[in-house]
This record gives sequence, structure tokens and C-alpha cells, in this order.
Amino acid sequence: MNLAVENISAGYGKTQVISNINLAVGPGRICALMGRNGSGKTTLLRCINGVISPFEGKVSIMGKDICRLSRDRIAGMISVVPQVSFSPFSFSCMDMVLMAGASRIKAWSAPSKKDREKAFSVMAEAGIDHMADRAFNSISGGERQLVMLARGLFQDTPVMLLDEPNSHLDFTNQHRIMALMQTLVKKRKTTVLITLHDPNLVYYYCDEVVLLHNGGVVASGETRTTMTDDVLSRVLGDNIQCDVTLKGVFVVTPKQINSPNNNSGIKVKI
Ligand SMILES: Nc1ncnc2c1ncn2[C@@H]1O[C@H](COP(=O)(O)OP(=O)(O)OP(=O)(O)O)[C@@H](O)[C@H]1O
Repeated sequence: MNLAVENISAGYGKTQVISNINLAVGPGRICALMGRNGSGKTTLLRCINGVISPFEGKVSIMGKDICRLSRDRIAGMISVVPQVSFSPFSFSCMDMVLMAGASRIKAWSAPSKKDREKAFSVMAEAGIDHMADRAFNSISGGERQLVMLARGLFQDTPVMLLDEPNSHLDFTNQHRIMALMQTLVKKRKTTVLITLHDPNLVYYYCDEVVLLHNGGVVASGETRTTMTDDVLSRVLGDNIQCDVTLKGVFVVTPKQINSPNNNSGIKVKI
């Protein structure tokens, strides 16, 4: 397994936020982490990345205990695409992407022509090559997310952690980026753990899902068999239904939609 989490419990100060989490994700697989706000998804990602130390348990990347690895080794194995980003300095978008190569570019040496070409190529894949020279802090929230995604792809690590990477993206970009990830993960044999709130994106683009509630795992497994009305209702609320439309499209919706514009026949409550 590229990524193994064994019996992790963690939190902040003396407050425990996640308990007894186990998961294992192999190469070429995308695993979604779902759960309501505050359920502990980001905290788990922080443990995996070694940013916080768990109270208990072990995280292994490519069979190596994360506690025994230097920050440089971790950066060569795990890339992180955070929820929101801001740079204290006025770096260009190209600089932001190139910086992700710091663990493999020698100290005091400039990125090579090959590094720049690779950075440009991942920016093109993310659809943002035209902003290579723009100041990172002058672009929109969604554009920044695309730069951070390109940065993660440039880092080219066996494990990628993505924390709601598409929360600021428009509808088309959300699907485009998930489809890109699906293609690249299979090509590079990367392991991806991604937090997502939209169950429809999880269903279509992720191989596996881990559902968290109050810091514990409620269910986990292959996406298509794990995402049921019952499990989603327990994790996201008590009113979720999974349906297949007449066109054969899988959709997850609340059973009751509270809107005066609701002409769907779905009963109104909440
Ligand atoms: N730095 C921190 N110090 C203290 N408590 C924190 C800290 N970061 C998060 N928490 C708390 O830990 C709990 C889990 O937070 P976490 O960010 O892991 O949730 P999440 O599932 O990622 O939520 P969201 O979907 O809103 O991003 C929350 O109650 C939160 O308030």
C-alpha cells in the first residue's frame, strides 16, 4: 500500500478530534474522505502529512513510518493541495508551481529549463498556462486552487492529499479537474486521498470512500457499493437518497427540498 493509516487518534491540545481511524489506499487509486463540517477530515490529512503528531497510531507512506522521515523526505513522497492559499510575497503563478520542486532542486540552484517546461506543462493540463506570469495573490480564489493543483502535480509524489481542491471552482472546472486527476492517477500510479463534499463527484471520480462522522469512520469501501441511502443519511444528515435517473445517471439529493421553486414532486420540508 502507498498509504496506510493504522488506528490513528488525534486532536489539538487535550481535545481529541479523530479516533481509531484505519485506511489503506493502493497505487492508481483515488480515495474520497467525506463527512460534515468539523468531522475531522483536515485533521486526518494533517496527521498523514506529519504536520501534527497523532495521540496514537501510525501513518506509513510506501511502507515507511512518517514519524521517522525528515520534512524533505516527506515532501518527496507527499504533495498537499490545501483548501485555501495565500502567499506572503508577490510570487508569480509559475514561481508558486516551481517551488513545489524544492525538495529535489539543489540548495541555491535555480530551476532548470526542464523544470520550467514541466511546470508549464502541468499548468497547461490544469488550464492555467496563460497565467504563468501573473502574481499569485492577484488572481481569483478558483484560479488559485488551479495553481495549487498544478503545484501538487509538479511535485510528482507517490501520494497526493487534496483538501477540498474544488471548493472555489465553477461547475465545469470541478468536473474537468476530477477527470484530469482520474487520468493522471492511473497513468502515474499515484495514490490520492481527497476530501470532497459533493457525493456526486465522489461517485463518478473516486474508487473508494471513507465516511467520517464525529471523528470516527462510519463506513468505508468501494464507492459504488458503500454509498447507500442509509450510510449517506447517517453521515450527512437524515434525508439523503441515491437515485438513478431515466437516463441512467446516478444522483444524490436530499429527500425533501425546501424551496418554492421545487416543482420536482420531491416533498418539501427541513
Ligand atoms: N488548529 C486547531 N485548533 C483547535 N481545534 C481545531 C483546529 N483545527 C480544527 N480544529 C477543530 O477540530 C475539529 C475538526 O476540524 P477539521 O478541520 O479537521 O474538520 P473538517 O472535517 O476538515 O471540516 P470542514 O469540512 O469544515 O473543512 C473541529 O471541531 C475544529 O473546530
